[in-house]
Amino acid sequence: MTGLRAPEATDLLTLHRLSVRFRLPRGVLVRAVSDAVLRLRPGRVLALVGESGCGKSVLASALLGLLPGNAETRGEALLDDGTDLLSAPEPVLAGRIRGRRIGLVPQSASTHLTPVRTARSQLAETAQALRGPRDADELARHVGLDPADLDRYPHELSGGMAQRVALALALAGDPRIVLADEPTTGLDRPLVHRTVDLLAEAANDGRAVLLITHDLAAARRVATDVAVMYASRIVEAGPAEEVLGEPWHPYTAGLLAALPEGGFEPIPGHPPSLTELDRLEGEWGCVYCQRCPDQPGFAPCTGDPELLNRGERWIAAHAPC
Ligand SMILES: Nc1ncnc2c1ncn2[C@@H]1O[C@H](COP(=O)(O)OP(=O)(O)OP(=O)(O)O)[C@@H](O)[C@H]1O
Ligand code: NI
Repeated sequence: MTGLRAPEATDLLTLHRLSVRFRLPRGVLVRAVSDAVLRLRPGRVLALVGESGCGKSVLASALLGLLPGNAETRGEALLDDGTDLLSAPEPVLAGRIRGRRIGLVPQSASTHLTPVRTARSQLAETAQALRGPRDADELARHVGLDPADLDRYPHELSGGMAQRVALALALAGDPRIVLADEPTTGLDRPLVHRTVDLLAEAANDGRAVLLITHDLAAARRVATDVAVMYASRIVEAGPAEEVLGEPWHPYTAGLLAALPEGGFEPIPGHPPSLTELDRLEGEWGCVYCQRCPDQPGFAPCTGDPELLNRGERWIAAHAPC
């Protein structure tokens, strides 16, 4: 990697064309993340949305240095101090980054906790190991949990309590950045709301939150910004209200149409295999082309360069279908 570029003053994390691919036997390559550009900023919740298998979790793993050995990365993921998460050595990631600069809220709070120990002992141990500024009781109060509930074992916690403990664990090292990868999977609607509201509160405290989800309703509730991912690419990004209110990309429009209020109209077809993307982009110019409805009003189909980048909003460049 060449010299570090100075990130913008307000960005806590800046992705410059982050790409991840996996090398499989017999020369097969899986393109899981292609040229991702994102900025995480204090006080903001960025929702990364897209169908299963499009590369969201791989992107998060790359930021935490948790990719498997067959992964190859390109691009940069720069913290505000110039550290590139893609090239930082493991001792730096383990000692300074994970938990301390970047906290992770796991997918399933209850299975993340050790069943044979109380929430208090796990939280206290983590807070101590990370040398965070708050003790277990303070962390509990910080996430709206009665400290007395910390004396429960994981199976004695309600779903809502377990989520709060998981967030308290993620915040134990006082990270400025919080990554939450599908933190609401399998939860009922009220608990989904409570969980994402906690993430919004973490952002209100000045943290930057990346919320990975396929739940567009949850994203709409708390996200200040949205990035839409399809077949390894971020196809559209910008302020949540604008992207979800008036999508530019037909894929975003398709996702919204699949919501109950959009009429439950699923997008026909399936995303392409991630081993086929080079060929498809070569042939079609755009990996969404095969599923794209014939709607010439959409920006990517007209190839209108005016729409490619306007203020905070942008859409991936496409060849006209
Ligand atoms: N070690 C690996 N080797 C090869 N391919 C992998 C590896 N890890 C992940 N992949 C592939 O990368 C792609 C992206 O996976 P990822 O888990 O990021 O999807 P996702 O968007 O998080 O989906 P979901 O919403 O289901 O969690 C998938 O096709 C997956 O099979
Ligand atoms: Ni995932």
